[in-house]
Parts: sequence; C-alpha cells; structure tokens
Amino acid sequence: MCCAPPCGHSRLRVADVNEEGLLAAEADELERAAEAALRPRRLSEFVGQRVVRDQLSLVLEAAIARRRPPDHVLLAGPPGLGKTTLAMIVASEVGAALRLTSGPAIAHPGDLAAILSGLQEHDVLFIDEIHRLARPAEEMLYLAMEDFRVDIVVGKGAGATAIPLSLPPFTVVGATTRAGLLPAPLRDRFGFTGHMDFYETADLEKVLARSSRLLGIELSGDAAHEIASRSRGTPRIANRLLRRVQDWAQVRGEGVADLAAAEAALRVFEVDPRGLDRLDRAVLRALCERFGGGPVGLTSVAMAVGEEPETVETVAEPFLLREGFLARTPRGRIATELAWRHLGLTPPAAGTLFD
Ligand SMILES: Nc1ncnc2c1ncn2[C@@H]1O[C@H](COP(=O)(O)OP(=O)(O)OP(=O)(O)O)[C@@H](O)[C@H]1O
Repeated sequence: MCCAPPCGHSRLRVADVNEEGLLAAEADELERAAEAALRPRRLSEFVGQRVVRDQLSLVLEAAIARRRPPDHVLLAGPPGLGKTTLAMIVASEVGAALRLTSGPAIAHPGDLAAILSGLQEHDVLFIDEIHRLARPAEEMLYLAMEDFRVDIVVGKGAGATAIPLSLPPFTVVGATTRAGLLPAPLRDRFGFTGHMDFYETADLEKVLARSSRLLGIELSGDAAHEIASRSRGTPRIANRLLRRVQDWAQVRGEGVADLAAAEAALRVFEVDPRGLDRLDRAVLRALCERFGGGPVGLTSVAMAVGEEPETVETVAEPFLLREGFLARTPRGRIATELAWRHLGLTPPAAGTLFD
C-alpha cells in the first residue's frame, strides 16, 4: 500500500511501476475486494472467538443503553483473525460511522491531528497496527482518548503555541499483532482489550459454510473439514483457500467443491496436509538445512528466506510455534524434531537437538 499524502508519492507514479508490480497491485486489490465481500456485518454473524464476542457484546449493549459511545477497544492477535471485521462490526452495531487509518500511515502528529479534528460525534476510529504509531503521535492520541482534546501546535521553536481543540466523544478501536510492543500508557487508555486466538477447525467449517453460500458454491462437509483443518486456525486463510478450491472446481472439476476438488486445489497451491505453506516450509528448511536446527536469530532466518523479519515473526512463526514445529529460546529459534520429520529429514541425535 502507498504511504499517507505527506510522503510525496503521487498516485501517477503507479505508471512507473513495472508490469509485474502493477499485476501484483491489481491482484492485491482483487484479493482485498474478495475479502471484503465475505466480511460478517453484525456480531451475530461473527463465528467463533466466543469469549471476545461475549465481552464485546456486553460493552456495546451497555454503551447503547447509556446512549454513550463505547469505551475504547483494543483487539490483539495474529493477522487474519477478524480484528478489522470486529472494528467494522463495532461501528455498525452502535450505528456510527467508521474511519480507518493505521499506525504506519501516521508519520507525523499533524497527520493524526487532521484525522482527529475531522471526527464527528460517536465516530469509530479504527487504527490498524497501532503498535507502529510514532511516539509523538502516540502522545497526542493519549490526550485525545482520555480528554477528547488535541493540542494543535502553531509556529516553531520558542514562538510555538499550542491551541487546544475540543473533540466530540468518539471511540478508538486499535488493532495490534504485537500487544507487547504497546507502551503501558497507551494500553491503559483502552477500556476493553479483546485477545483473539486461532480458531477451532469446527468454527472455521462454519466460516466456510457461510462464505460458500455467499460465493454461490456447493461445498461438501468433508471438503469444508479438509480446508478448515489446513487453514492454520485463520478465517482469512480459510476463505482464501475456499476461493482457490472454487477456481479448481469450476475450471478443472465438475463445479462442486467436494473433497477431491479440495485436495487437488490444495496440492496445486502447495498447502500441505498440516496446513504449512511455502513460507512455513522455507522457514523450517532454512532452520534445519542452513542452521543445523538452530538456535538462530530471527533476522538470519528472515534473510535466508528473503522476507522481512516482521513477516516471519507475525505470519509464519505463531502457527509454527503453536503446532510445535518451532521453539523460541533466549538464544534464538530452533526447529523441533517434528519439523525435521515433517520435511523428511533426519533430526540430529537425541540430546543434541537443542544444544
Ligand atoms: N469470525 C469470523 N467469521 C467469519 N469471517 C471472518 C471472521 N473473522 C474473520 N473473517 C474473515 O476473514 C477475513 C480477514 O479478517 P480481518 O481482515 O478482519 O482480519 P484482521 O485480524 O484484521 O487481519 P490483519 O491483522 O491482517 O489486518 C475477512 O474477509 C473476514 O471475512
């Protein structure tokens, strides 16, 4: 995605992007549109995450009864579990408008001041990747969240003055994949934190059943189970795999997403029976084959697979850790015996694995 306006990148610059870049941008856009079409709009349509759903439902019902905007909400958890979807649901359940931004898009406090001063009463401001807000913007946000006020600084140096601007009551919904990186003063300003966890296979089957109805594709129960169990506990992945199974069924199959179609499509897209994809296997292969099973630092692993450390840490690692393919130690990442065996490699002799 391009940066916020102050970065100076004009939209016309897109014309300079090579064909591959353009195709990638278009593919991203299509992917986002397909994802948006499958988003639940109300809390009652939101599958799974029972604890967070019950907690949020209470917070929202109480706010509606008091005719007040809900308390600020922080949603923490790995990517693709439904944080953006829940932020949209918060706005629609209380009948408010939703404004969207993200930590990296707010480079200067002035960017945040512009967003805050444009808010209307009861708006819901969604800040994705809130842990990536720059420190001065973060401090401005504390004041806005607590006192509904922002200080606009006019002038520079000794002559600078702060003009206080009152804001209408509003709700911040922050999303983070790295709750531990949020400074305590910011964390404390959220009245409710929802900790989102990976979904059970049965819940993902329900997500898939709903999505297949919306996509107008016939999905058999065993195909739904197969797709769900290879989706790494993540609805975004489940929906994405469903669309690839739909492609396969329509182009190579009989138009029905049955078990044979699901297995064939997942083979084409290199999603293995444990749900590991190319990046997961590349991480494990680098650990085992290049670093002898570790321990090795995140940056070295990321360089070995040609990805950003943050991508490896937030996209591949949570699943690999949870499934027991990887362990984190103070000295770095290590591949477990399961990882070696999954790749068809012989683990080092017992007792030497974690040395
Ligand atoms: N509980 C759910 N029920 C049905 N569909 C869901 C659910 N949670 C997520 N989805 C679907 O998964 C997709 C990804 O969800 P969403 O964008 O809200 O995730 P996210 O946690 O905000 O991800 P990121 O952190 O990467 O921004 C959406 O298309 C949405 O339709």
